[in-house]
Amino acid sequence: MEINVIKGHGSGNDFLLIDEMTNDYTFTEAERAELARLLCNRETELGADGILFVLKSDRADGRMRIFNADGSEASMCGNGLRLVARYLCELLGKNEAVVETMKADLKVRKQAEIFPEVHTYQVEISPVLFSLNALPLQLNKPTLFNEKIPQLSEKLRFTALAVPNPHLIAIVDVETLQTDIQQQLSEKVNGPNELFPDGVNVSFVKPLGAGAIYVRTFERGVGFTNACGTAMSASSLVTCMQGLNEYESLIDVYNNGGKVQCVVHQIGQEYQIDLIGNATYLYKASVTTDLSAGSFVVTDKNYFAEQSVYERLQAEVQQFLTIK
Ligand SMILES: N[C@@H](CCC[C@H](N)C(=O)O)C(=O)O
Repeated sequence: MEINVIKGHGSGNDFLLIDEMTNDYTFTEAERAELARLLCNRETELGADGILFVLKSDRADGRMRIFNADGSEASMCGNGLRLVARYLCELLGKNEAVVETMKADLKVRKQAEIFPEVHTYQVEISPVLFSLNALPLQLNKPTLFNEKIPQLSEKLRFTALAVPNPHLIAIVDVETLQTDIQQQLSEKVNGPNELFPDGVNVSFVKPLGAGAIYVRTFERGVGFTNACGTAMSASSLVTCMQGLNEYESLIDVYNNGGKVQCVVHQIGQEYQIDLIGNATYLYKASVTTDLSAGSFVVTDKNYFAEQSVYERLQAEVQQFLTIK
């Protein structure tokens, strides 16, 4: 099978984008999962945190499906949605669009550049659900706000929410970030366990002063990634709920792959988050796959020049984080 892919990233969270809208691919469900496991493998020439499949939609400008590197499908992906937003806007000659995702149709739009010459997009993150059934998290209570889960830690306090993919968030200090507790508890809740039967994305959040936080995420289906867009959005909301940041204000969210900005909106009893950040292309490639043999060959690869500009932003961010 011959497939064209675009490799790109949002805050270093990298994806292979496959266009099923204008190409005549006829993947089965099993093939999409298999492609994710095969092409995302870091031991190969491609490697990525996941695959973004872009499809036709009956009711929106396009549809996004996100498969994690382990072949599991997730309901949402914030960093990936920025790449899909760019792809669709450029394909359709628009500055804004609506993208159908598994659980919601989301507004996306081209934004003023977050850093000179860095393609920047804003995407809507919603719905936000606090019911533990939405994750699911099996505790004998309806919600979890800044509370302990003794099975995971005697010390840390967690908030659980779905945006709509599942997130478990703890606000921590530098000392906690330097331990391996995040890895240990993330592996526990993403293996066979009674609390999170479907696994969960686990984020540790360090406040960096007014309007700024640092977020590190262990992603379900992947492991530690440079950044997770839905996690940074959910973390921004949790810091607003705890009075550490303000609603309707820009929050700078630093991560190991760069920086994004979030604005948390409170609309009555509901929440919605704007996630603003880069949508950077690395290269276009043509790939010949043999799924039955579990192998592929990259037959053509053409690099975009824009990553070198992004690396300047990343260097500034790393410098800022060293000072903090
Ligand atoms: N990296 C993504 C989230 C991808 C899905 C996640 N691993 C899950 O299984 O829920 C993002 O930027 O939001």
